Amino acid sequence: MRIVDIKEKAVSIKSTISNAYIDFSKMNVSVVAVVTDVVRDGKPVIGYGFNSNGRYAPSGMLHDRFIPRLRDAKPAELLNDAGTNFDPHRIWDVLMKGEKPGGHGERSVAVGTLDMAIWDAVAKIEEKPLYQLLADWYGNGTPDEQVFVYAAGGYYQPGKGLQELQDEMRNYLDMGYSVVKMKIGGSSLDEDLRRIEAVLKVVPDGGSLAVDANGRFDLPTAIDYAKKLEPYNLFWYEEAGDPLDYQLQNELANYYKNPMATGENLFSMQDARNLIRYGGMRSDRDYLQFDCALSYGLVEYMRILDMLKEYSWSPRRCIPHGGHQMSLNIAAGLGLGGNESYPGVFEPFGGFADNIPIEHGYVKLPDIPGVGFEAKADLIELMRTVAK
Ligand SMILES: O=C([O-])CC(=O)C(=O)O
Ligand SMILES: [Mg+2]
Repeated sequence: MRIVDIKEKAVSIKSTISNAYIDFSKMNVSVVAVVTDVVRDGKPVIGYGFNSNGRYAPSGMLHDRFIPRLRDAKPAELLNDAGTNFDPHRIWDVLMKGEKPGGHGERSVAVGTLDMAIWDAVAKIEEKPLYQLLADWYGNGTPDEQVFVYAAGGYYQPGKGLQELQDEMRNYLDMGYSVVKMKIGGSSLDEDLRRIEAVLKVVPDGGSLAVDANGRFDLPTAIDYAKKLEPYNLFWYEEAGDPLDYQLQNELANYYKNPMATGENLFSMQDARNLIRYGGMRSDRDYLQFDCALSYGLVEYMRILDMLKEYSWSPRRCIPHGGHQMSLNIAAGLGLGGNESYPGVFEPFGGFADNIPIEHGYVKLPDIPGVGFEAKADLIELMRTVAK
């Protein structure tokens, strides 16, 4: 059993949307295809992965370091003891050979992309959906039947006024979502409050709306927003300040009693642990958004879950960033609290299986081997062009 080819291609997901920090006019993602010599259903098993969104395609690192390490490894270094499947944990060690600790930069994105493809292949070789495999290997064998998902959007966009913002949010509710998310911090506090109040007119209540500042605020601004936001009793107040400013997050908790969320830009167990140690996050109400695709993959994400357990955090407090099917599988298989979804943006990478509707804010997963990419027609069509 061996890997016979590894392909990578950068694919554009550019659009006219902006959050408080960046626009997406040049955004792209890496898609990888890991081709194996294992045959299932008469065809070679191919594992696919992509790097979520928000970080650019790590093509250079993949081609210079990580793909060659995988290619040059002896087949036995990549397999489980019995030689019956690839071992994602051993593959992780091969990928990280020669990498010093700390300063996680964006190599974590390159590793996370390959890790996704490896897990997809491993589950396909086992002929199981990944969520079932995770529940079998690491849980009690019974995955969650459905996963809470919320619709992330509400971006700033040229020509988009309050009416268009309301229409967008109404559309998400019509699709079956119960919680929607919008951007803040890209305009003045007064303007953002007008935007929030416009959305509150079309959603059932504050608990149906989350806001995301994308790390834009300094402490005084984060507190000004907190004071205005608190009476709305929102679903959460996300990434108020710089992701690495644990003290800011900690101070903010003194001014905001409702749920906060952060973590999408922390890319390692060690960074996540610093948030838990020093960030003032409250395990009874706050949410953690670490995204495995950006942060060394599921192998590292399991280290994060182990760390959380040590600090008495439930995995149910985790609702990962990224809106991808990989985290959806982890959520169902390892019992997370939910997953992000981008029904309208980052196509064809946003959204889940075709033909599985969102109902009352929950989605079910397709019963096919692997991550489930084959159940999303536009995505798998693109992925297959990378494998060729
Ligand atoms: O705008 C982005 O980069 C995406 C983001 O923060 C989110 O989905 O929470
Ligand atoms: Mg965010």
